[in-house]
Amino acid sequence: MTNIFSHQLITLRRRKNLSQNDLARKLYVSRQSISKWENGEAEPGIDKLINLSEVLGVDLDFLILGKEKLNDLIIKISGLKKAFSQPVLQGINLNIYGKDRIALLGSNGAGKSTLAKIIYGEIEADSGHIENHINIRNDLNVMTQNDVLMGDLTVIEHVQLTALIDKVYSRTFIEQMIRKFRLEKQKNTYVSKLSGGQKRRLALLLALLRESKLLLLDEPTVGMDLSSIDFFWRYLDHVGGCVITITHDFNQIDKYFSRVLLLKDGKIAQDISVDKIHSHNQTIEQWYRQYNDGEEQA
Ligand SMILES: Nc1ncnc2c1ncn2[C@@H]1O[C@H](COP(=O)(O)OP(=O)(O)OP(=O)(O)O)[C@@H](O)[C@H]1O
Repeated sequence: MTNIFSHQLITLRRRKNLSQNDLARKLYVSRQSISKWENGEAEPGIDKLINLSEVLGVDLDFLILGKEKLNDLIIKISGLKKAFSQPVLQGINLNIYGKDRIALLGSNGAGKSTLAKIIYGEIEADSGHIENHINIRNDLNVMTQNDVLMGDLTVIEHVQLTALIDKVYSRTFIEQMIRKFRLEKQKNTYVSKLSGGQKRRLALLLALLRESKLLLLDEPTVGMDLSSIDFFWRYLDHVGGCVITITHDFNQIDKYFSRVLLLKDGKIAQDISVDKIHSHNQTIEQWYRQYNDGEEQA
């Protein structure tokens, strides 16, 4: 149990904005005990586990095993249509589950960003229905293609502001994230002065500050150098919940996704598990070239 429990404890404590001391006080234990539980050096007894689940507001199962009906349906999309001057989405039907790692593929202009924008509520569909089983405001994190960064803040100010808005403010956590995303040297640089790749890294950092049940990433690695791209995919592997990534970066996605969707002619033309693609001895890129036949390759 130790690894999952330790991870859950750290995550849930942060989500509640509690320090180790705060939690220790609530449970009538020492801060060192909390630290040992979080480091996997000791485990609490059953009475403390029950107290913990009450204080953290989660089921015992979820606290110990990390199982929160994770594979439940989180979004059901039916008959979704959207046109601008031309039809773009022409009847999207799609079920999204809590543990999915989805690569959303398709040619330029296929409508991937449009579908993402409808899911996170930036634009409305013309018709069709979206059944949300998550709270789009609290449980959805987005990193969009457009630069939504505020150029007249410094990197650290931007992270602090977003952490405050997301209610995950902690000085140590912010420093840690800036270090992890290799933006230490740029900490006091104005965002407007960052390079394109550094801006992408900052945008990703901001999207990952708070936990989410659904993380939507629209071409996250565009403009990143190779080491940032490596870092990005590895980091993504440790993010909890469902992740939907729009990407043309085929180099690494075989390792990090469980499901691939191909958007073509306004519909989900293919919906397949990565295991199935691999069982045919294909990479996702080979599969994509086969099924997106004749279309412009990205
Ligand atoms: N706000 C808008 N007004 C008019 N047309 C739009 C708008 N947004 C998107 N479109 C059009 O809808 C189509 C789909 O665009 P979308 O950005 O969803 O494609 P995409 O699959 O994300 O493409 P890419 O891979 O190039 O990012 C395109 O033809 C685009 O020009």
